[in-house]
Amino acid sequence: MADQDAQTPVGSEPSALSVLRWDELPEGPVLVLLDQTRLPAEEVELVCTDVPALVRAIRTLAVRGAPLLGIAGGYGVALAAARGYDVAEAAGLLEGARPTAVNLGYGVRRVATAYWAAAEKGAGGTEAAAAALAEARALHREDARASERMAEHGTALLEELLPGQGYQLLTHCNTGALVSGGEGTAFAVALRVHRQGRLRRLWVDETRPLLQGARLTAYEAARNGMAYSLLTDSAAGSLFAAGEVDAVLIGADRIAADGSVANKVGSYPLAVLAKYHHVPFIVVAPTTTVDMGTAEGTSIIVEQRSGQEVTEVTSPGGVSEGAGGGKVVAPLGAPVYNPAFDVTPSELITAIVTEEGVISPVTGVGLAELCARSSQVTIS
Ligand SMILES: CSC[C@@H](O)[C@@H](O)C(=O)COP(=O)(O)O
Repeated sequence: MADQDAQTPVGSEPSALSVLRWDELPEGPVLVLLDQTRLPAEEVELVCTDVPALVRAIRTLAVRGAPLLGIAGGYGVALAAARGYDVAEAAGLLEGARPTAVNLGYGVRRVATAYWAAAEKGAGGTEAAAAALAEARALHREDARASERMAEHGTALLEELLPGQGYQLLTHCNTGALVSGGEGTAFAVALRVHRQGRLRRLWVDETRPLLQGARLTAYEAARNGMAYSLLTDSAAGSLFAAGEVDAVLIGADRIAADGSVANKVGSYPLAVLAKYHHVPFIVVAPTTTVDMGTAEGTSIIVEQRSGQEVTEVTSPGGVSEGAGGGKVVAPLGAPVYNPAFDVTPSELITAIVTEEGVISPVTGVGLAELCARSSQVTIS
C-alpha cells in the first residue's frame, strides 16, 4: 500500500472544529482527522489517504479515545475498500494498532462485515465499498446519538445521587467531542450540567504522561465557556480531602463482563480516593465499549507505551533534547513503567452510564440486561 499523508492548517474559529470526516477528492477518498497531538496550540488537519497513515495516526494518538477509535477504524476499512486495497489485511492492521479500546476492533469488524456481506451477495467492488462506507457513517451517527443519551442519563443520575445542588465534578483524560461522533461520554455529562447552569467547577486532571487533560479537556472546557481548573494528577487527593469533589466522571476503553473498567492510567487511584471519601465514581461509556467476551477485568490487555513518554517532557523546563523530541528529565536509560490504562474493579464504581441506561445498585440493572437492550449491531 502506498503511504502518504499531508497536513493543512484549518481556521481558528471554534465552531469550525471538525474531529473526523470523510472527503471525496478528485484523486480519491481520504479520511481527514483533527491532529490531537497538535492541540491546543494549533488546529491542524491530518489527511489520511491510506490505512498505514491511519494506523500511524492511531498509534501516535493523533486520533484517540475509545468511541472515536471505533469510528476511525470503521472509516479506515471503508477507505481501504474504496481505494481497492485488501480489506482483510487493512482490517488486521487497523485492529492491531492499539490493544485496549474495544471500540477499535468493533468498528473495524462491523464495517468489514458489511463489506463482505455485500461482496457475498454478488456486489462489485464499488458497491461493496459503498456498503462499507454506509456502515461507517451509520456507526458515526449512532455514536453521536449515544452521546446525547449518555448526557441525559448521566445528568439524571447526578440529580438522583446529589439532589438539588450544583456540582464540582472531577474528570480524567479527555472524553469530549474529540473522542466521539457527538459531544463525548463523561465530558458530555459535565457539559449538559454546565448548560443547565449547575456546574460549579470541572476539575481537570492533567493526565500524565501525555496530558490529555491539560491539552484537550481544558481546551474543550474553555471552548464551551465552562468553569474549570486544571490540577496535577497527584493533587487530586488533597482536593477530595478538602471536600471539593462532589462526583468523579470518567470514560472507559473496555468494560469487562464483571463490570470492571479499563480507562486511562490514573483512573483506578481516583476510584480508591472516591470510595474513601464517599464520593460517587461514575463511568460514562457507550455500549460499544462493553466487552461481554472478556469475563474479568484482570484479563484486559493494557497497552504499554514507550518509556520516552515518561522520561521526556515537551513542556519547557527539561535539561536537554531527547530522542523523542522532548526535554529529558530522567537519568539516561532510566527504566520506565508506562501503562496507558489501568483497571478499576466494579466494587469501586458507583454506576456505569450508557446510552441504554444506567447500571447501579440504584437502578438494579446489570451489564447483560443493558447490552440486551442495545440496538448495537452484532458482529462475529
Ligand atoms: C470516551 S473516551 C474514554 C477513554 O477512551 C479515555 O478516557 C481514554 O482513556 C483515552 O485514552 P487515549 O490513550 O488518549 O486514547
